[in-house]
Amino acid sequence: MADETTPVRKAHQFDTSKLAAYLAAAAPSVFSPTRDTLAVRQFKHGQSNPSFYLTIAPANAAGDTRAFVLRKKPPGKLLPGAHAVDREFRIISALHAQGFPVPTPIVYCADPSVIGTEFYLMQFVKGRIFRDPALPNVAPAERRAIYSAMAQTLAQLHSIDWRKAGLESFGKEGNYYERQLSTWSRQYRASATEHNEPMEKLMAWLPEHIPKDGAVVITHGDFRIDNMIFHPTEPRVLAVLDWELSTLGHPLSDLAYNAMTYHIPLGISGMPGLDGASTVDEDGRLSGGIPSENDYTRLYCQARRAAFPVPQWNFFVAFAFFRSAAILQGVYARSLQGNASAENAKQVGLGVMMAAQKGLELAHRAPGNSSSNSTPAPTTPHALKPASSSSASPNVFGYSERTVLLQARVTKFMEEHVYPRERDFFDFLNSAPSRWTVVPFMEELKAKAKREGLWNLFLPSVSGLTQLEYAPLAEIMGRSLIAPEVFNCGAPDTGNMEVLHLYGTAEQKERWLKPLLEGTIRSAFCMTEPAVASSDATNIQCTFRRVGDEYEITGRKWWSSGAGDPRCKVLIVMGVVVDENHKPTSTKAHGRHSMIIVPADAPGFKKIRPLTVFGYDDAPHGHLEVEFDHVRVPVSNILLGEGRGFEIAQGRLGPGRIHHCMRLIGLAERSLEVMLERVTTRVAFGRPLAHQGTILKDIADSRADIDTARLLTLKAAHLIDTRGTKQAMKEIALIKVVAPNAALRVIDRAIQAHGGAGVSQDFPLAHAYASARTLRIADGPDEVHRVTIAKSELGAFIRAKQSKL
Ligand SMILES: Cc1cc2nc3c(=O)[nH]c(=O)nc-3n(C[C@H](O)[C@H](O)[C@H](O)COP(=O)(O)OP(=O)(O)OC[C@H]3O[C@@H](n4cnc5c(N)ncnc54)[C@H](O)[C@@H]3O)c2cc1C
Repeated sequence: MADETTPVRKAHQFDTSKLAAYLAAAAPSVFSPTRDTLAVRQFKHGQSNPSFYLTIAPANAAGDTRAFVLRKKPPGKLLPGAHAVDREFRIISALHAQGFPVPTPIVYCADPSVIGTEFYLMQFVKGRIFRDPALPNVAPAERRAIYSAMAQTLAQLHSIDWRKAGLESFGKEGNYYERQLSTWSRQYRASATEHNEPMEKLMAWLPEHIPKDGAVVITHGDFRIDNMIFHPTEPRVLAVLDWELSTLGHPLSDLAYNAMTYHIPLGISGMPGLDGASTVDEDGRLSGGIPSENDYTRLYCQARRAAFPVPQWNFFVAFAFFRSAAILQGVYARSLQGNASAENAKQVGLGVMMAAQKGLELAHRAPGNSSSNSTPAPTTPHALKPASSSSASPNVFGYSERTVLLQARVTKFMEEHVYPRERDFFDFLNSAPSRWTVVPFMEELKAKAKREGLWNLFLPSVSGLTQLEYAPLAEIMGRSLIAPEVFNCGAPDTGNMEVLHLYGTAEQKERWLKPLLEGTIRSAFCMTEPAVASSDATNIQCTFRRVGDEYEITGRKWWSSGAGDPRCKVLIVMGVVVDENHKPTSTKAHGRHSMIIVPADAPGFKKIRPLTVFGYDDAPHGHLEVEFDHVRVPVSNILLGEGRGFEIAQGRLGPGRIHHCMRLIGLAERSLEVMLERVTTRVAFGRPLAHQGTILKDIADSRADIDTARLLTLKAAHLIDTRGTKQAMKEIALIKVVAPNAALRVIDRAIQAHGGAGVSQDFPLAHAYASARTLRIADGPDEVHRVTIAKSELGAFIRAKQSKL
């Protein structure tokens, strides 16, 4: 017990001799001053009503020490109706009489003169309390049994005839959700500190969707696994604790509140959840024995003989999140006024946002959704296994809770919607009359990702995420070649949106940025030219000649990624502004070039041919050779101004390169997983490949490669966030060299471990390799970035040397 209790905190101390005297009179069988001694400690885990651990031992050491729990109101001025320990004692007494597992009630004292406030005493129940719903130190078989016992216990509570139990006046009957909505909306508004859009939407949605069913049962109000004491060795509930919020209400309010845990990500401190542990086996159980949400609600419904699947299940869980958000908002507002640490207050504030967002997500799912829809079994039509959430960028640096939450949500989305469609995507294109066509289900997936708020996460001004926060999300998206588009986070659109966002006029933004952000059009970026070494962009020759209030664009480009997509409606083109004699208007190497917006339907724009990368055409987006044959656009299409092309290129490429690198790390991580699967199941020379020393070395080297690349990439992201892109140029160049090379080594080892299969179309490794290989060239070849790194090192060295002279 020592680790659960602490000496009584100063603010909660009371006169134990007065307590002893009271108990001697009111509960003589429990305490006798001539026979016993009394010791008091306080429980660390504070519910809002402070709880104390009482041990009563025979003074002469003959006989057993008995343990009790005392619950009292907190000291100080309290809100009327709050901390009603008399209600707690009443409900525990009534339930105990019905044989429901609660601690045996001993005595209730209404007299505040004894220990300062009302209190009650109950027996201490010895057993296990699980603080983490993932049950980390429990065997898988027992985990299921524990969840089953929890569902049975809740069903037992809800099956009690509350009238017979003498609880008619314990709460109001009927209209439970109407009343709750009105109370919590009022409380929320009274404590709101800022506008919370998801909460507003949720508050508008819930009253419109209240289910007709008006069942009334005894509700616990805070039914969570850590409010239960389980038998020390058996999966059996010995007691349900903390009845402070109990009342008469709707049975599904408790079940849905309990099921919120399935929607809260794993690993959030203070709010542990199960989301992200959602690898479901063929029986619909989460890996590790814990039943899925669907399975768990079924266990409850079976025990209550209630309808399953639960109609309008999402309403109930959405409401539970709404209520939690409203409660947390109150705590948040108080923590801002009080002396809670800034970090604590921030965490609670994030909790409000997360709860509201989760609630809204559930509300947005199709009306009438049942729990059977909430955790579909994954399908793995591709040769690759779905992502293991454990391999997502590990939280070594303490990512923000928002990032952790988004990591879990993006991973879940990938597992449920993206990996299962990868093969369909390529099959569709292989059998379509033209490969330059839209894959229809991509638009559905995009709409789904948008609805779930997993959209445009790359753009800080839209998502509110820093580069460091976005980096681990890009990594997850990078695991699949088709994923970035689904989340509207794919190149070259991301870079082009950055450019329009940073440098576009209001009109340019309205016409092009808006539909790009909406995902209704796509774009291309045209810098590289076949005729010149474009790694040195000062060589770019395409010309922009001013003719009246238009520019005439003439030039040939290639590797214009995305230009093959029928949805590509706009191109950002780099060129040199020339006068009527076709002479550059500026002679400055880095001041001659400009960028201009060209609509893809402008007369004179021609698609010459798609290029292939090791035979892959990357349809339907492609990498095209294109021609601008005296294309005319209005002068207002120039971006930022004549001669400012390099300025724009720098602004565009910094974050873009980080995103490429993070996606590559995801691709490498997934390739390593594929390799691990292969080498543990394929036998050569009498033993699995994994037993060969060279394979072990390859695995170790791959892990080292991935982790090194990730750490450097996160460092670059952090520097962009804290010092700006310009100050992070060396680190950006560094990762642009390290990440593609590391990913290539990892993919190459995975290919080698697969033998012939590795280079075939049966595994995605060959395609992954081809894709990663281009990133040693695209966005600047390795050599150019090495020059940047080396010059920076030399510069720093020389400056340091000079400063010592
Ligand atoms: C799949 C793919 C997609 C692409 N997408 C786009 C796109 O959307 N838009 C776009 O504009 N471009 C795109 N590119 C083009 C890419 O950015 C260029 O290929 C790259 O910048 C190199 O230019 P280059 O091909 O003209 O090579 P060159 O400039 O001819 O260079 C050839 C080689 O010379 C070497 N080299 C160059 N400079 C140095 C140096 N200082 N020291 C030592 N060696 C050096 C390097 O090994 C380099 O690879 C893409 C390329 C690929 C492969």
